Amino acid sequence: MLQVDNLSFQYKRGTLILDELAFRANAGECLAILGNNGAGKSTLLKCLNKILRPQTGTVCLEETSLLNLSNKELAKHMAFVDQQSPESQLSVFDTILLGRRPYLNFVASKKDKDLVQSLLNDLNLEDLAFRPVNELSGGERQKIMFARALAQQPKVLLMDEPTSSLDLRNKCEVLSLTRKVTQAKSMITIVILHDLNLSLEYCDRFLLMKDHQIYAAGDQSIITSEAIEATYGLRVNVHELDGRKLVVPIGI
Ligand SMILES: Nc1ncnc2c1ncn2[C@@H]1O[C@H](COP(=O)(O)OP(=O)(O)OP(=O)(O)O)[C@@H](O)[C@H]1O
Repeated sequence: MLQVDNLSFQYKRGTLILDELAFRANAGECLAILGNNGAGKSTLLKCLNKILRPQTGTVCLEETSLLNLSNKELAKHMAFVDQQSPESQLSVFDTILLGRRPYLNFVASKKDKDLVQSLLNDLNLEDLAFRPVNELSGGERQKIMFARALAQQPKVLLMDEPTSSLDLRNKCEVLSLTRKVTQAKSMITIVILHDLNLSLEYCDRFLLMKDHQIYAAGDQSIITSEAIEATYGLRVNVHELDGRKLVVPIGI
C-alpha cells in the first residue's frame, strides 16, 4: 500500500497548490486522479516522484519512505510517464531499454533485452523498434514512454495523461495493459485522466481534486452527478449501463 500524508506544496512565491493531501493507493489497483485544469494533479504526481520537493508530507510504500530514497533507488520503486515525450534520436528499442537503467551495471543483459522485446510485442510496436523516436507521431511516442516505464518494473507506476495523444483503440490498449500488469504484478498505478468514462472502465479507485484539496476518494460510488458538478462545474447525468457507470454531460 502507498500511503500519502499531509502533503503540501507551493511553487516559489505562489499560492498553495497542494493543501495537506492525504490518501492511499492499494497494491493491484489503478487509482484515477480526476479534477479540473489547474487543480494540482500534475504537481501531485511530481511531488510523489521527487521531481518537486513538497514542503511538508510523507509518501510511504509499506515501510519505505520514498522521499528519503536516492534517485536511483527511487527509480527501482517508481516509474513516471510524463505528459511530454522527450525529443530523442535514440531508437525505440534503446529508449525502452533505458527503463532498465536503474538495474544495469555496465551492459544490458539478454534478460533486459528480452523484456524490451516482449513489451514491443505486447504493445504492437515491433515495426517501430529501430526507428528514431523523434521521427514518430505523438501517439506512437506516448506508447513508447509507457513501454519504457513498464521496463522499469516499478512497484508504483505514475502516469500523467498517458493516453491524451492516442486514438481510441490505442487508449483502450494502453489502459487495458496497464490494468493487466497492475493486477498481475500487484503494482500500484496512479493515473491522471481527463476522460471520466475511460477511467470508470479501467480504474478501480478514484480521487477527485478540487481547489488544491481532495474533494472525494473511493470506488465508483463517489462518481455521482453532484460530485462531478462540484469538481468540474459541469452538469452531468450519471447512467448505469451494463453494470457500469457512464457520465454524460448535460451541457453548459
Ligand atoms: N512551474 C510552475 N510555477 C508556478 N506555478 C505553476 C507551475 N506549474 C504549475 N503551476 C500552477 O499550479 C497549478 C496546478 O498546476 P498543475 O499542472 O498541477 O494542474 P493540473 O491539475 O495537472 O492541470 P491540467 O489538468 O491542466 O494538466 C496551476 O494553477 C498552475 O498554473
